[in-house]
Amino acid sequence: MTDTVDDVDLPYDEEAASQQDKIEALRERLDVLEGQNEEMRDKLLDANAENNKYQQKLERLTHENKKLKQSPLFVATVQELTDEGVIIKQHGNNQEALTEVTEEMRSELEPDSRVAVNNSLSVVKRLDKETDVRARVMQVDHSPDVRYEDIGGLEAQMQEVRETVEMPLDRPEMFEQVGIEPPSGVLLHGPPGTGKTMLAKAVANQTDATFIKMAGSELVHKFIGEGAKLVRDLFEVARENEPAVLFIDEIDAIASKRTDSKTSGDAEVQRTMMQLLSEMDGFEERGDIRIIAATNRFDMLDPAILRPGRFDRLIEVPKPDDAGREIIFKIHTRDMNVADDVDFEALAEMASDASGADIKAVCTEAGMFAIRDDRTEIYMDDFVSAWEKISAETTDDSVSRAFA
Ligand SMILES: Nc1ncnc2c1ncn2[C@@H]1O[C@H](COP(=O)(O)OP(=O)(O)OP(=O)(O)O)[C@@H](O)[C@H]1O
Repeated sequence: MTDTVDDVDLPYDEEAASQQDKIEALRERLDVLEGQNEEMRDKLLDANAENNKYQQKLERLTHENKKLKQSPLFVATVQELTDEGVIIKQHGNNQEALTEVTEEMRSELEPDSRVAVNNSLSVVKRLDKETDVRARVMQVDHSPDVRYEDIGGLEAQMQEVRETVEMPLDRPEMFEQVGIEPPSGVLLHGPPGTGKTMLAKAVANQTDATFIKMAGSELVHKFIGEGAKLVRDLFEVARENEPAVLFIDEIDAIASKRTDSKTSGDAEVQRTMMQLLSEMDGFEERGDIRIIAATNRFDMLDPAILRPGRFDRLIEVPKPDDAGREIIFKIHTRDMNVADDVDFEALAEMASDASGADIKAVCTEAGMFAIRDDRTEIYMDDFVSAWEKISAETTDDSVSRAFA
């Protein structure tokens, strides 16, 4: 607390001291105060310097923390909990390491726990059980509900898929008798939402095969070190569920042209792709499993994946033409209460450049317009308004993507 002038004890006797004594005493007091002031200023400077040091340390740690959060994590398995720390074995390279963990983390771990570790092999978190990961990234559908009649405008593609996937599953003896190997893998390529997944599901449905789907991006972007193992798991699940159609969506995520960068992420993608190729090369033991892959980025694919014996049947799945769009409109309005004034040919012409998925969205939105208007019948105007809405949204979307 600062003293005010009134509170200050005077360093002399007001009544007895001479003027000279008073001046002397005040000067002495001033000297003392100046000394104290100097001392306080030094302390303040020291404190400021200390504060700066802590501030810098804080910034460094914040930066470090951010970097740790951004850098990829590796997957490892706990081998043993010892007094010195935890012994972990990294997936992918199988290297063992001893790492220290906090008491709190230690209490969560036990031998065989799967953990995520950072670049310096510190355990960042405990992961779910492997089976949970499998379930999250693989979609296993024993009876997919898509039929060929549900797909519009892709007659030629459907024919080719049937020949290459359905025939070897349904009549393998034909291939044996003729003496040729059925195509190993089929690659569907084309813009998003054009029916690639539908084709794969329909062929699985037709052949009573289990439909197993996995997205390439899930294989490599979750935790580094898992990709190759997930590919092995994927084929194992397929073998357990024969006959099976294995659908690998977004294959470009694991089979892009090689880049020169040598980051651990790239090495992981390479490992995952090599595993996929080696599973495909062991085709004879594959049995009743057909592989269909899909991509929107055909231009990005590594030619290694397209070599004979791998994805050697390429099927382009383009956006539908006028006639295709008309059929798709009819398919998606099959169960809708559509008014007589709805002209499908005109709708197909209006929705030029729409994909099958866009058309599906227009039909649902047209139904919503009717509901908002408290009607159960859908008019031509509802479809027109729906198209305007959906096409504006898709344009906004592509504009924001282009500027992202
Ligand atoms: N040719 C089509 N005929 C009928 N409906 C279609 C067609 N194409 C797409 N659709 C509709 O769009 C939805 C999405 O299609 P699908 O998932 O097959 O597209 P995709 O080509 O696999 O897309 P992506 O590349 O984005 O995975 C389907 O469930 C269906 O409702």
